[in-house]
Amino acid sequence: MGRDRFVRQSLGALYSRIKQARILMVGAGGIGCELLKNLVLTGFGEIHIVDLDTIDLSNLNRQFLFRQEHIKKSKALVAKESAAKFNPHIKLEAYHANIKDPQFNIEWFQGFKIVFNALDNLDARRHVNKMCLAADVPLIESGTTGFNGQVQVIVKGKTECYDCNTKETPKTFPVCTIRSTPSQSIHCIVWAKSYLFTEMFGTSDDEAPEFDHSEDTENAKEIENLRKESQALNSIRQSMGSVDFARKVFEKVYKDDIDRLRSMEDMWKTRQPPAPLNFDGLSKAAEGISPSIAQQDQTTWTEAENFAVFCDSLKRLSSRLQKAQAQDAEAAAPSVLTFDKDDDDTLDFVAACANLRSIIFGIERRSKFDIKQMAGNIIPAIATTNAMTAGLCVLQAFKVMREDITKAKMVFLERSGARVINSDTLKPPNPNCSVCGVMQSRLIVDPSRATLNDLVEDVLKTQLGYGDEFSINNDVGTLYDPDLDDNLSKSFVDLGVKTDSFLTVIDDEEENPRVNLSLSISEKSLPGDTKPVQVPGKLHIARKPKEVPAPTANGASNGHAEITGTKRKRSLEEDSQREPKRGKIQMNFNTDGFLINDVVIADDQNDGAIVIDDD
Ligand SMILES: Nc1ncnc2c1ncn2[C@@H]1O[C@H](COP(=O)(O)OP(=O)(O)OP(=O)(O)O)[C@@H](O)[C@H]1O
Ligand SMILES: [Zn+2]
Repeated sequence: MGRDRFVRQSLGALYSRIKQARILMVGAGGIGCELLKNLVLTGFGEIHIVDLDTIDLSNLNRQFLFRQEHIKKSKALVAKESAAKFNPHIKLEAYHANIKDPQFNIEWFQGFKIVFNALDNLDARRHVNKMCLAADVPLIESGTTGFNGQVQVIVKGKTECYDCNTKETPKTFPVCTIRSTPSQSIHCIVWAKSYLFTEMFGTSDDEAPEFDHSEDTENAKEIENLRKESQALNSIRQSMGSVDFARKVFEKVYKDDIDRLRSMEDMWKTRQPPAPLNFDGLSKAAEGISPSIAQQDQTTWTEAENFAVFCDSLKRLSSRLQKAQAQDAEAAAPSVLTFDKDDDDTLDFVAACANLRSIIFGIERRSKFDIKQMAGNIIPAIATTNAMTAGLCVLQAFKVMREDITKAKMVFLERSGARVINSDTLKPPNPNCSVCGVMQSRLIVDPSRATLNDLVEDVLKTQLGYGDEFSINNDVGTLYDPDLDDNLSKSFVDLGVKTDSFLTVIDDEEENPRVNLSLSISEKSLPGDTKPVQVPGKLHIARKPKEVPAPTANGASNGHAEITGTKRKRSLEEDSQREPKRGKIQMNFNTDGFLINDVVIADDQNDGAIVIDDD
């Protein structure tokens, strides 16, 4: 019996297409490990895996392709080796690299039938989205947070892309809340991590991403005071390693700064004023407390215990930084330390410092374990969510492989609602999306002679009919607009515009402007009697839509029409009354939304395919 008998039976005619498909998986972490196993067992013929990271101890609980002996090895390479054992007939290729590297250019992306994203950050997701749109390759995008998961199918020109909707940005806090008026543990944790730790051991950083400066103008005087405080702290840093270093730091941030804050009576009319701490008193109270208390990460340390961990971790970090700096006499920039939730020295310092500050402001103290979650922005990664999400990715890929995109869905995994798996119809592209609401083309450039003027005059104005009002932009900024013509005589090489980078042309005509034009650069030496900058083929650039319809009340965001009408979601009762159909898999859920059993009835008619009903 062949190892693929059941897969063949399940997939019917689709199986041979899957066997021939060459696919790409980006990210071999939580979702990636599960997904790779599914892809290999499904029988996808050739799978390429890209991941930039190495295996960490904390990955092992859920990234089951990795074992203890693989720690510090490349995720992509180990994932390939482990998964190859599941199905030796599959061709696997692994790259220990960043997907943003230039080797992974548009032509390389064009070599794949489908791309799967199993990433953990916005930046890489956006990049792959853009590359798949440029290469016109379908993308299955996925992500999980805790018990929630999501799978989105993205097909150029047919569905929304990853960037059609604005994404939530990480939470920020007004500087004054963090530095002067904290009211929650998270405020003290952000203070310890992004202010005190960086001032002491990192690059002094008023621009930490957690800080929101939008209210600065209202509090100009206080902001000025805070700057002075930072400068004073910085001069204390110069005495790092001295006997009284801990006292100096402590008295600065837990006594002097607090006394100053306390003296601003207006601030405390409606709030409890902060109470400074006493170094000598705490030194006495902490006598006999072993620094090993820091290993008790599930208990909430007492005030004296926090003090002991503060002194000990300050010593550990100081000696690390001084050792590093002693070695970098020749280096351009002095060594610094950065916070890492998995680095105990940095975490101990942040946990103790945050708790001492909480005590001052009458805020609840937290265990080191809790602080690790909050400081690392960690939402626990749950293996089951990853596994289910990876399964849903493959089910959606079948629809893409059948070239029946109208059946593909946006699928959600949720724990709070009555149903664990919910789906929504895919929406068509947002015409105003700055990524896919654009015309895409290649721009062939002869680097030996092409100038920006060649693009402006020969291609945009003469060939494509642009008027005078347009701009040319890249990642760095604007290269040309009617008021910025200094670059016209410069070559593409001088402007740093290289193969596989992008230029965006924005039409600024008031009347009926064209959609943005995204040009991906390909360098090529062109015959001397031809133009040095060319667009291949004929381009018809559409005009921008006139009006954006307002979002509708039923939640169809961006005012998009849907590819097909939205289906009303079936209620749980309706579901429970449905008979399991022959040849279908039906999942039954209890009222808490947990899967209680699944019924599989095999039907060998119709080329032996079992249709998986995930409507
Ligand atoms: N630009 C990129 N190029 C290639 N791989 C990337 C890129 N950005 C992220 N990744 C990979 O995507 C994977 C995402 O997996 P996951 O979300 O499980 O994160 P993790 O780092 O393994 O775990 P955790 O963040 O929970 O410690 C990681 O293995 C990461 O290395
Ligand atoms: Zn888009």
